[in-house]
Amino acid sequence: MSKQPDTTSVKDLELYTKTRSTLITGTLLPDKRKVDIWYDETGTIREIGPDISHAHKGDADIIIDGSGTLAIPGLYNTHTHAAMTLLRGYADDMHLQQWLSEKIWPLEAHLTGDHVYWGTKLACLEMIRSGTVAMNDMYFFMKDTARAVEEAGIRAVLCHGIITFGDEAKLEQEMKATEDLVRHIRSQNNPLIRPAIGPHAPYTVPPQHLEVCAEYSRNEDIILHTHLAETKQEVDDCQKTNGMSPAALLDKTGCLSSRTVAAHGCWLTEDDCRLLGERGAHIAHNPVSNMKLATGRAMPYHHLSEKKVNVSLGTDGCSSNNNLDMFEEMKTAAICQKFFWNSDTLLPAGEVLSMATSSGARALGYSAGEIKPGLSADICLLSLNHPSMVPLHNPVSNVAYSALGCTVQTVICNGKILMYEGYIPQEQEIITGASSSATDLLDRAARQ
Ligand SMILES: O=c1[nH]cnc2c1ncn2[C@@H]1O[C@H](CO)[C@@H](O)[C@H]1O
Ligand SMILES: [Zn+2]
Repeated sequence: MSKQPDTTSVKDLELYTKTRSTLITGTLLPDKRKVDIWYDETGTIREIGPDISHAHKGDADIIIDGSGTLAIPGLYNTHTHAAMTLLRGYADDMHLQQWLSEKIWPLEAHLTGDHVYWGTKLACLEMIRSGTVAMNDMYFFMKDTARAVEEAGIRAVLCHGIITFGDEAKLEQEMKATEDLVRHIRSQNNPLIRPAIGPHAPYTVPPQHLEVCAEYSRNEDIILHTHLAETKQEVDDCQKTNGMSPAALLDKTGCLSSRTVAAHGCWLTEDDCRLLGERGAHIAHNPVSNMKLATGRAMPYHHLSEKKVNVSLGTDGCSSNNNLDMFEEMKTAAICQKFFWNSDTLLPAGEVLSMATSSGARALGYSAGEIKPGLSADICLLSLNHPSMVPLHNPVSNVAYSALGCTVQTVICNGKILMYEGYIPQEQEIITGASSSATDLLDRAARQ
């Protein structure tokens, strides 16, 4: 029997429990077509069209009134350290290396699985609220991350951030953590959550250890998530020590392939871009983090797109951003490219929206990222009644340049409703739990 969600009091918790056959009526697509969208109980979009509701009203368990909304694909955050929400505002306005080694790493030494669980719960809440349905996450205590993600209902590629500084015992320990995570995630059988391997960066993991990571990624057929060419110092040091650029070093150690998602790429040369293109590697662009940490150069989008490199978008962690709003990230990406490369036509609105959706899904290997029959129903409904969406000369322009996360009203991931008309179950509990967890982390650090 068809069920109309209770739009006045959002107490209908049954809505949020699982994927059910759903009909969204009268929503607008970015190309301004007014359509109904029908997806089945597996979360696969079956039909999109004007007025298909007559044909499918009987098939749908849930009907969502989409009038007054714009439907866009759910957003993909392809580089983050989710639990760093707990470090939001803890250390700002610093030089990157100093920020990491003097403030962030010392505090992270006190992290427990419980902190990571609550930090990730908060991150997922913030992401869902702002229309994000998937993340590519690198951090510690990743089994706790997996538990938080599973509860939130989003997609995630998860890796343990490997930092060895050349220490063999440390490598053994980090590989064990990785293997343990891979085994754990596979045993959970959640098709939305996948394991990856995460050598942190060429400056924290030396070439012989990068080789071990590359081999593991190849053997297990999993994503290799890393940081690449973020600062000039990293590139200069790499040239001095290894006689080649960090991208060339990744390639030499077998780390560059179509399974690679490398964050930043600010200081990539044209040759590096060509190499990435040849290997089919993906770059996750994080303009807010790059500008805040003054990396000094914007990722060369023009060279990357010319060399056919897939570029997706990410926020990075909340201590270098300091939020997880992908709308803010889209706008920043589009304007940062124009400003830095002095080109007013570079990275137009449509491309930045694809970067945040289909390119992200491609980088992470999910068959989603577009609202299209046969693909997973990862859908955000934005309110057209928000000032930033009025007037609607060009919906794509509004999404890229004027909307913020707060225009998102309803979020669906793999057919499951995660937020309905602004309501997310247990939101207050998550906020309370995460803020006491952040206090506990700082208390522990102060006691030492
Ligand atoms: O912008 C960044 N550059 C380099 N490392 C970072 C950045 N943001 C966070 N981390 C660090 O990466 C590790 C992930 O496991 C963490 O230590 C986190 O603090
Ligand atoms: Zn990062």
